[in-house]
Amino acid sequence: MFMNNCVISLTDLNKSFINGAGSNHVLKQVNFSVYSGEMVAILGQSGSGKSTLLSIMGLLDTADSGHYHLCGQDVSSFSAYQMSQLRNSHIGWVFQNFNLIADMTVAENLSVPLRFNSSIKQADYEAKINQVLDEVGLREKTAFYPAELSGGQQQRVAIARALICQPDIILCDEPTGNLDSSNSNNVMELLSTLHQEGKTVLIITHDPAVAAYCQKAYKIHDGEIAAVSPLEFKHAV
Ligand SMILES: Nc1ncnc2c1ncn2[C@@H]1O[C@H](COP(=O)(O)OP(=O)(O)OP(=O)(O)O)[C@@H](O)[C@H]1O
Repeated sequence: MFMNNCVISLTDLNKSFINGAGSNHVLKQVNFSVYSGEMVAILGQSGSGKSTLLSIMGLLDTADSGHYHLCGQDVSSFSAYQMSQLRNSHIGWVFQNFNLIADMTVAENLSVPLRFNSSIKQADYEAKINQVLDEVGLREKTAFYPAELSGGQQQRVAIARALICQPDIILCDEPTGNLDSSNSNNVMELLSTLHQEGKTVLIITHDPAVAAYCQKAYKIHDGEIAAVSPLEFKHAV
């Protein structure tokens, strides 16, 4: 087991982007840890670097310097193949726009990550799909297409897709950003249940009401990340 159950550990992490105006130093010497079983929010204004940070933590992007340990493994020197192996075994993603494939049914969408996981046999796909649809309360929607579902239902399918390969960490990029308040609450209740069942859940959001579901919150400002006390959540952005 990795030290202190620290599943995500960033040390002196830097990330810049070059654009027409020069270099934009988005993350500056960031030090940040997430422990197994935590539910954590990262707040910050638009353009503050939340998605950049989440992409690095989710192994979709790399830092310019510093170290990232995911579940005890220093990914700095990992090949693209090693990164994808690590990502597939530890991380499930939930995006603001759901990112479901429009011309695939719910069941077909859920089969996509299974096809990239050689340890799951095709004969087991249906049982896995039914199991995650039960978890998100949408078993009766197996044969529906995304356009036939509400936004909240689509996001619950996306959460089912994130769960299907049994990751220990769920990374959520503005998971309620396209939902009304009732569907937002449903999605946050579902993420809270997953957290109570032992998943580590990390959520980036503009919305203090979303952060209020989390035990810990951090704020990114001027490229630096700092803890926000629960009492400050509603004033954090
Ligand atoms: N691929 C890229 N190339 C150049 N600049 C980028 C790139 N990705 C992000 N940036 C810049 O980095 C900064 C941080 O962007 P990022 O998307 O991480 O912010 P954010 O906090 O997630 O914003 P929002 O809440 O609006 O989604 C912005 O100034 C953005 O323009």
